Amino acid sequence: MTAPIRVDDVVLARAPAKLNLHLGVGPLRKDKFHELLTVFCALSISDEVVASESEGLSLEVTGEGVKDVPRDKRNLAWQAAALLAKQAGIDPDVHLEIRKSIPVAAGLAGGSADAAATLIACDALWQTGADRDDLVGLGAQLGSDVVFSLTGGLSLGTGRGERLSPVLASGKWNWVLAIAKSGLSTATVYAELDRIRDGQDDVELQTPTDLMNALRSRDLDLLAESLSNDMEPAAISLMPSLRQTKRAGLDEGARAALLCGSGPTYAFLVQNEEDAVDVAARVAGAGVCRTVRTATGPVTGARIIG
Ligand SMILES: C[C@@](CO)(OP(=O)(O)O)[C@H](O)COP(=O)(O)OP(=O)(O)OC[C@H]1O[C@@H](n2ccc(N)nc2=O)[C@H](O)[C@@H]1O
Ligand SMILES: Nc1ncnc2c1ncn2[C@@H]1O[C@H](COP(=O)(O)OP(=O)(O)O)[C@@H](O)[C@H]1O
Repeated sequence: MTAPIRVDDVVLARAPAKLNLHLGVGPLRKDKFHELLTVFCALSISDEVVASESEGLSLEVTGEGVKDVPRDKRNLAWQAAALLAKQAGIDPDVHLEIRKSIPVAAGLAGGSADAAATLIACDALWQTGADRDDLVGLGAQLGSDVVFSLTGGLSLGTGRGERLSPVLASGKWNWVLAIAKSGLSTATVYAELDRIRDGQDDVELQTPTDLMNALRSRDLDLLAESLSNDMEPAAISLMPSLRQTKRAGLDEGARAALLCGSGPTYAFLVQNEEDAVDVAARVAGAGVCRTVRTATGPVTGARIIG
C-alpha cells in the first residue's frame, strides 16, 4: 500500500480485478464457507473510487453495464466506508463515486475491488490512523476476496480465501476475457457444487506444484496445462452455454480456458497479442471480449492514485 496523500478533500483510489489461476474447493465448513486453496493473480483492469468529503454517506456508480449495481448499503463499497467509520469512532461522512471497468458478477471480484479501494481512500480522507493490518482485518469482514483486492500481485490463498502468502514469481501473460451477458451469483455456484458433490466430504486440497513451477519459470506450456478451477462443473451446470464459449476459444487457438472464480467469465490464455485478436473475434458472440494482461508485480492491490 502506498502512503496516503490527501488532495483537496478528495481521494482517488484504484483496485484491480483478479483471476484464480488455481481454485481448489474443499469441504463446506461449519461457518458455511468452503475451505479453499487458491492462487490469486491481479489483472490489468481495475475500478476507481473517488471519495469526497460530504455530509452523511452517499454513493454513485458510473461505467458500462452498472445498472444492477446497488447504490445503497447493499454495495460493498458502502459497507466498507461504514465499517471503517465505525471502527474509527467517527461519522461516515463521504460521497463515493465508483467508476466501474470490472464487469459485474463475472467472477472477477469487482465488488471486492471497490471495497478495498474505498477502505484505503476513506482511510486517507478521514486520516483514521488505521494501519495495514487493521484494513486487512476490516477487508476480511467484508468478503473473502477483499484481502486479495487490498494486496494484489500474486498470492496463495487459504482459509476461505482471506489468508494470503505471496508467491514469488513475476511475468506477464496475455488473456482474452469472454464476459457473459448475465452474471452468476457466487453463493449459488458454491451451492451447486455441493449438490453435484452430493455429500462427498473427502475432498483434498493440494498445493498446485506444477502451476507454481510454471509461474516461476515463465513456462507457457506448463501454465496452460496446470490452470484449474473446481467450480467449473457447477458454473456449467447453471449456465450450459459456457461449454460453447469454452470450445470456441480453444478452437481458435487459445492455449487454455480458465473459468474465472465462480464464473461466468472465461479467461483464455493466449501466446501473444495476435492470437488474442483472433480468439476475441471468435468468442465475441458469447459476450463482450477484452484483452488483458495479468500483472504479477510486487504490489498491485488497492492504492491511492490522486
Ligand atoms: C469464488 C471466489 C474465488 O475467489 O470469487 P468470485 O467468483 O466471487 O469472484 C470467492 O471464493 C468468493 O469470494 P467473495 O465473492 O468475496 O465471497 P463472500 O462475499 O465472502 O461470500 C459469498 C458467499 O459465497 C460462499 N463462499 C464464499 C467463499 C468461500 N470460501 N466459501 C463459500 O462457500 C458463501 O455462500 C458466501 O455466503
Ligand atoms: N461495488 C460493487 N460492484 C459490483 N457489484 C456489487 C458491488 N457491491 C455489491 N455488489 C453486488 O455483488 C454481486 C457480485 O458482484 P461482483 O463482486 O462484481 O462479482 P463476483 O463476486 O462474481 O466477483 C453483484 O451482483 C452486486 O449485486
